[in-house]
Amino acid sequence: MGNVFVLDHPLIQHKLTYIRSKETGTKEFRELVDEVAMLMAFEITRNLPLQDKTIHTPVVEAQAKVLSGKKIGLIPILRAGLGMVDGVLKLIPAAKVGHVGLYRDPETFQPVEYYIKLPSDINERELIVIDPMLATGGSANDAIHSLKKRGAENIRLMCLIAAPEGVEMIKEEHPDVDIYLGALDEKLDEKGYIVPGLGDAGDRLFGTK
Ligand SMILES: O=P(O)(O)OC[C@H]1O[C@H](OP(=O)(O)OP(=O)(O)O)[C@H](O)[C@@H]1O
Ligand SMILES: O=c1cc[nH]c(=O)[nH]1
Ligand SMILES: [Mg+2]
Repeated sequence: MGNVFVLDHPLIQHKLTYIRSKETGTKEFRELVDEVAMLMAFEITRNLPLQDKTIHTPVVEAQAKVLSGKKIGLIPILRAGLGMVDGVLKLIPAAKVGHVGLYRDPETFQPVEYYIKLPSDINERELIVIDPMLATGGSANDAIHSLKKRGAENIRLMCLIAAPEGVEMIKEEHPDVDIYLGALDEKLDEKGYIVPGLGDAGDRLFGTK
């Protein structure tokens, strides 16, 4: 079964509080999402493999460590996932980025896929699917199925805020996928919004309604 990690670092929790607040405007919201994405990437990359490297310090020859060059792919779910990409790229600048365009039908809550463009070697990459919100789980579930259908084998999911319903769906449908969250909230309301949540992530990032 996939693991669920709630990254409760104080800096992440502090910034999430301001992301949630309805007093926070578009500019600050974007900046905070970018910062939290970077902090989450720091935690998510904790287990990246290292290899030995011989170097010369000004004093002696020494055995040191460098990243072993594992190939990584970031897969933001459009639109809202875009708000987290730059933050993650600050720590993993060589990652390739694929895009999955999905919106959730407001009546049925079913995901509708409208775009997909992926690196050609996704089967060799460790993929991180990125979306601020995991609500019913329909969008992330659909995106992960799309990636697997195209050969992806190694997938993790990273979200700012999740509802228990979304976590359950991913655990059931994709027991191989680890889930990294900034917070696990209480529930969904009748419109499928996460409670307490942050409202509509895409609208708050891009200033639409
Ligand atoms: O878990 P679910 O119930 O599927 O809901 C979560 C999805 O809803 C939001 O996207 P939205 O449909 O608002 O599209 P947008 O990013 O273009 O605003 C969010 O960014 C997720 O992709
Ligand atoms: O709370 C929610 C649920 C789905 N999508 C969002 O942007 N917010
Ligand atoms: Mg939206």
